[in-house]
Amino acid sequence: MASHLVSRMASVHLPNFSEVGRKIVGAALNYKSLAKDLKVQHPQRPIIFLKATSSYIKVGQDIEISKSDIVNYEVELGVIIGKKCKKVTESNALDYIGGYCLALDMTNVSILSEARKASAPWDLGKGFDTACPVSKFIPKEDIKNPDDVKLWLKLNGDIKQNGNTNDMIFSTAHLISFVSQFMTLEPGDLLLTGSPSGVGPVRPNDVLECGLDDLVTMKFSVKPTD
Ligand SMILES: O=C([O-])CC(=O)C(=O)O
Ligand SMILES: [Mg+2]
Repeated sequence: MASHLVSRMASVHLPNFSEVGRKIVGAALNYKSLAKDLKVQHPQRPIIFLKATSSYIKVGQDIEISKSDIVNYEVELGVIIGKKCKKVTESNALDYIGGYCLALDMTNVSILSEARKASAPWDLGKGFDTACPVSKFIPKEDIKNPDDVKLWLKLNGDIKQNGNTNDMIFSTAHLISFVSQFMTLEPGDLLLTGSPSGVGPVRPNDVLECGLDDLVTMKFSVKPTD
């Protein structure tokens, strides 16, 4: 990747990417531990969804939920695409990574479970405002192997998720290659790689804290919209 791009990306915070309309692409049910928790079979191929870029928030902003909705936290490794990526092979896929972030794939379960039952789109369950809290940008060089990083989440100080990306069903390279067969990935796009076991609901005034190896931690509060 051109060095000017690396320095440009390192100097910006992820939410800026939403201003230029970059995509947020999510992988669902990508952890063996979560599939076991939910008693579901491993997917045969990645399950992919899009999240609206207007859902980005950064540290200092709050996650907003309605008191009447069930909204789950999901801690995830975020992969930030560094260069245009179309129909790449799995063996070349990691070359297209520009960096990483820690992300929360906040999910409105009330809406998503209705959508699943009706075979309807997931957009509102995944892409509501404040549904994508992100950390600062993590340079690519800081993560030697994206398929072996620890990630954890505490809810009001209690540990709820404690996983490692080595538990993913489809590797980071596989996800990038798979998505790029259908959809061109572009610099600044964010790929959410799925969440390990322990996902669960938040309530107004809860505090979520999460971390990725010894690279970054972040904290978000949950506020009611009503
Ligand atoms: O919310 C879901 O149902 C699935 C999902 O994003 C994940 O496994 O990370
Ligand atoms: Mg997720």
